[in-house]
Amino acid sequence: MISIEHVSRRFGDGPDAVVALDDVSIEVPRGSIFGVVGQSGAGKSTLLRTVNALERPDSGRVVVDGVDVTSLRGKALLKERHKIGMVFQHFNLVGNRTVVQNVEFALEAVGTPRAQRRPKALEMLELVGLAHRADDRPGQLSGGQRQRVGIARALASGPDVLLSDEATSALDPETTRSILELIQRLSRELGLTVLLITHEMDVVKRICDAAALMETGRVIEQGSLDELIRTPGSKVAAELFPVGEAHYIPNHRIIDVTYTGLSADRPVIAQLSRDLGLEVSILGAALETIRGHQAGRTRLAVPGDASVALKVIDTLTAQGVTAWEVNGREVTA
Ligand SMILES: Nc1ncnc2c1ncn2[C@@H]1O[C@H](COP(=O)(O)OP(=O)(O)OP(=O)(O)O)[C@@H](O)[C@H]1O
Repeated sequence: MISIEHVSRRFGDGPDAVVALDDVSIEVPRGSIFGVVGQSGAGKSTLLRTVNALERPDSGRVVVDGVDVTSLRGKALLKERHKIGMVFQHFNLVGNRTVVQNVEFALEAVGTPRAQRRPKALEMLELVGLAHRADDRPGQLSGGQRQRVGIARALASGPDVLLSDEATSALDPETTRSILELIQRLSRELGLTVLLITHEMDVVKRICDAAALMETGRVIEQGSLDELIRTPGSKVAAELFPVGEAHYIPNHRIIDVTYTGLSADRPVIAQLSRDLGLEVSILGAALETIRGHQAGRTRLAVPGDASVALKVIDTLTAQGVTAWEVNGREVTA
């Protein structure tokens, strides 16, 4: 488990100071995958570096599997770092060494006896499906294969926690999918706790159990994906389900309806029109498979006033879906 508790970090002083982390608290349960998203400069990398103690917070602390990493120094810190694997966007492999030697380096760093290094490194490569390329050099591999080596190296010391810094950002969509599937499989098989930072919502959608959105050093939203999807006004949900702008339509109310799990298969909108005798217009809809389950959002316009909107929301809620009114934005021609 990773527990980030009220962590703040500022760079510089005076008017030029940058608050990279501002009272950030995040909890990642053991064995789960947590995604941190946000624009460039939001503080994501600083947060990740704080978790493996490459960066020290000005205040707050980070506890990894019961150990306060922020208070560690010297040998104790090095030892703790071995329990934290790290995967990088640009793989960070040594070009003039073979694939297996790259993994062996990680084992050497944690003091694995020489005789045990090669068999262990090959075992790691087997885990990521690359044992047959052990004697190639990284330059002979595709980007996806290089990242598999990066993952094998990160896992060589037997960590409980894997930190991923934009691990798929340099990869094409198909390779991204296979790397995400690998991370997910390893998390399940090895009980790894994964904290990943990304600017791609697709990554969150595919493998994360929960996510946080950061803006200028602060966490402005966080929760399980299900919670976020059902939260009115959630920016994460809006990016996962792009249904467009909520434009104001005279004499209509705009309502967002969110479906998760079983409700995604039911014709709730058709039933709504029938039950209330309303001419419901669909302004936008997005359906996604989130962690293997269908989920979706539909933006509706219903004719009438606030009392009609309430009735619609009540009717939808009674059917087990989440619905709320959206304030329409007036469109001027
Ligand atoms: N060592 C440093 N010295 C000064 N400022 C820093 C340092 N590291 C980060 N910052 C600043 O802190 C803020 C957060 O940076 P950080 O790299 O954590 O953001 P990020 O969300 O990871 O962005 P990106 O996606 O571009 O990597 C930025 O304004 C950055 O310029």
